Amino acid sequence: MSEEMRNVVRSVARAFPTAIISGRGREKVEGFVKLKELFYAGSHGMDIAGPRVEGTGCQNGNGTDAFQNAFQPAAHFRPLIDDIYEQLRERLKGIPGSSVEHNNFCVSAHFRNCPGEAWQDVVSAVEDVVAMHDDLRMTRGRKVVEVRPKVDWHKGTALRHLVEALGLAQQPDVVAIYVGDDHTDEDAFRTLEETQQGFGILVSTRPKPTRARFTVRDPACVQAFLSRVVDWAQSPSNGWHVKPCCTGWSMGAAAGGGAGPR
Ligand SMILES: O=P(O)(O)OC[C@H]1O[C@H](O[C@H]2O[C@H](CO)[C@@H](O)[C@H](O)[C@H]2O)[C@H](O)[C@@H](O)[C@@H]1O
Repeated sequence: MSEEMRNVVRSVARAFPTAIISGRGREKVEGFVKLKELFYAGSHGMDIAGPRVEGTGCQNGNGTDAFQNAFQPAAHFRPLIDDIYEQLRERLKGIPGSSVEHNNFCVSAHFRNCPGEAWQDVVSAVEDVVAMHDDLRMTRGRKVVEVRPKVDWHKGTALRHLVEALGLAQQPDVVAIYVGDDHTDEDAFRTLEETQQGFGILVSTRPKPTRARFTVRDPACVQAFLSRVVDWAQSPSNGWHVKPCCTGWSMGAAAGGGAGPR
């Protein structure tokens, strides 16, 4: 992540609750994004933790931070995932260019750097391992296959969980915006379309089927869009400001007046 992008995302996060939802392990994402103002959901949303900044978290009724400890709906799968990681490392060690990545509650087997004739060997090895476990499933990404727990949890459910936990689900004027470029982001686009709580923005240089409402070409366009969001948030005339309160984030009127809710 460029320093410019980091600064823009930080500014967005200071104005609105902001999360990064990724297939990678949460600590890995936190490690390269390096912003304590964000919510992070790793392992396709199966590992959610709140901002490390006082006053921006999600407060429960008793005043404690709902995300102080990570929310991990598939925590009981961790020993099995550790075992699958070891099995795949063993199975793939003879395939040149292959690599296995432990993403905490899922495992990725990459074949991006394998010769073309070895791609199917990687996929077959993962299929074999998954076939031995009724409670696991295999998903596909770009030159990567993943092993995930068979739980009804994905980037879309993680997004819905965040919106609800932040006390924003019942607020009719809240619009959630989800930006993503991966096919696993379609779960979040679809969720927003179905719940009508916001919309998705697909990042793609070419047209493709999507449940996102809008498309932008590349990360530079995302950065430009986020900058406009920050400008809008900082404008005294918009009448809308999001602020953390004792039960979570809520909409409130701008200090200078405006058309926002009272
Ligand atoms: O953050 P996400 O959009 O959910 O991406 C999750 C995957 O990210 C990583 O894979 C991606 O980068 C790899 C190169 O670093 C590339 O080979 C792969 O095609 C990309 O999908 C991560 O390595 C995967 O485990 C995650 O599932």
